[in-house]
Amino acid sequence: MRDGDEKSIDLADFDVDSVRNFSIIAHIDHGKSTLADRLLEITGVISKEKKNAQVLDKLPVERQRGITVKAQTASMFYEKDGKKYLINLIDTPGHVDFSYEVSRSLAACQGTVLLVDAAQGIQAQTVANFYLAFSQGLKVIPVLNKVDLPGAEPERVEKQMHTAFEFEQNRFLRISAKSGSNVEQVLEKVVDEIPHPIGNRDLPLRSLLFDSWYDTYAGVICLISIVDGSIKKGDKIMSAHTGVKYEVSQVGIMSPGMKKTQALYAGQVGYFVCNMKSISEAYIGDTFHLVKQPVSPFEGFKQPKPMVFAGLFPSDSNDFEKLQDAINQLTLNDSSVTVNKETSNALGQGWRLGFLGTLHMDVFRQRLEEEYDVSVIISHPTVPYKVTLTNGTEQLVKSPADFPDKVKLGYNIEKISEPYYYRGSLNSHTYIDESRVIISARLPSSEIVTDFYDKLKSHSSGFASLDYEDSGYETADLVKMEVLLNNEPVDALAAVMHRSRVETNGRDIAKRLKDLIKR
Ligand SMILES: Nc1nc2c(ncn2[C@@H]2O[C@H](COP(=O)(O)OP(=O)(O)OP(=O)(O)O)[C@@H](O)[C@H]2O)c(=O)[nH]1
Repeated sequence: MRDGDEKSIDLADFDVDSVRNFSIIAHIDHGKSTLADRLLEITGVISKEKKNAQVLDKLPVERQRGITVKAQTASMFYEKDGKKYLINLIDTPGHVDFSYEVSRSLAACQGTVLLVDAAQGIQAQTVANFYLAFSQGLKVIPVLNKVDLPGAEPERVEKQMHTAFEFEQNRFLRISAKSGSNVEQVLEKVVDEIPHPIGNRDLPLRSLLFDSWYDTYAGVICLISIVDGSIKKGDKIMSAHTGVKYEVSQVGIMSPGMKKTQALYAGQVGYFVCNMKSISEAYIGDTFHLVKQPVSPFEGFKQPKPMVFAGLFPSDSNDFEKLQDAINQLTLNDSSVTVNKETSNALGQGWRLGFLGTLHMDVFRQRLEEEYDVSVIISHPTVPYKVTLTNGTEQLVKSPADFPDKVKLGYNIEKISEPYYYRGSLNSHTYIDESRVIISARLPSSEIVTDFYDKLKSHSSGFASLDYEDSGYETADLVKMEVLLNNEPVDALAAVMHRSRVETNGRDIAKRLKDLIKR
């Protein structure tokens, strides 16, 4: 053992050609976490006794809702034809609100397993995730899951996959992640079909930071993919983005918890701990290199933009401090949430928070209430509107309270625009079999953050699924609707909306308030 640390694992024998880095992508509920558990069992990372424990999904809210919020990574060792492999599984979340996590995780992979429920067939996130992986040049292995279900129609789903993505038919792996049947073949395919990473451990360290989180005991943990060179305890490293220097105090792999290794080498994926104080210093997409040997940095990732804003207030104003602490704690591990103070005449002191989508918002609220035991009031979500004034200035309106007041400003509003979402090519529809169609359209995102998803689900009896991405801004006839109680405007009830909606929404609120408030 090189550094005298008896417990640390030696990965020196795993050269690039014996490493595979892959992820599993799937529509929500198609069985990604179940398959991950089976793979970890086969390779002995977790024991079979903890059946269905879904070790990679860690947050209580994830267990409850059966969704993955934070991507987790696990390394396993697997032997095939007498050769030992180090296989790194990079878990990705399934829901659209977290698609930025999918693309960052894919950057550390050379291939991916596209898992499709053999009863449900292709769904919106199957398509979205396939194109994410495909556009990053990754090898995609299609796998049909849940073939044990009585409603499974593997032939039909294979046909869909062939029509939608041009996969060759009759070559699909058919598995049951639940029973474990054919699951080992997934590992074999990963080894045989996914290309090994390309890199050279004799070059200076060039590593990509693709995830980070805060651990109460160890501090900031950075997950990295080593492209060239190696990293070990004691190395003096530097962030290409900030120029800040650090000293590495520990390196290792996630398997499934943190396991120290003597070093990490080119092609491998693992973590390092250093004297980084706050997670805000860990920029996803940043390049880390040795202080003395600068390298050309990676291109980096797009910073996720919040698309939904809501006011958050303590139900009991005495809880303000407690809630502030809870928000600080939660945002420590989720830098995609934006936080600004906000005061409401009805609800008192609070915050205006920005989220990636409404599920992201719900998960955040639920974690506040469950993990920190504070009860909160969250206002109706709004999207960021752009207001251009006649004096040329442009303003991003994240709250009805910020909506410019024509009279008070003394100058006019030139135009107001709202963000749009779309998916795929604009306004098209493609049939992938006689009963399934992909419809692409451009919609104002304000429609999607309200009840579009619920309506889509109920009109299609649960069969339709939805995915979206940012599609820029469009001018619209938007106004702020204020609600007056005893001739006084109540800020908590104000909302920005299309002019055509004011009458219906206004009457609706008035009708509900009539029953709620005493004369
Ligand atoms: N019958 C059957 N059920 C399965 C199989 N694989 C997974 N399931 C079930 O399908 C449900 C969803 O599985 P998960 O593994 O949580 O799905 P997921 O894709 O990880 O979900 P997200 O993390 O939310 O994206 C669970 O109830 C599983 O027990 C299978 O092969 N057969």
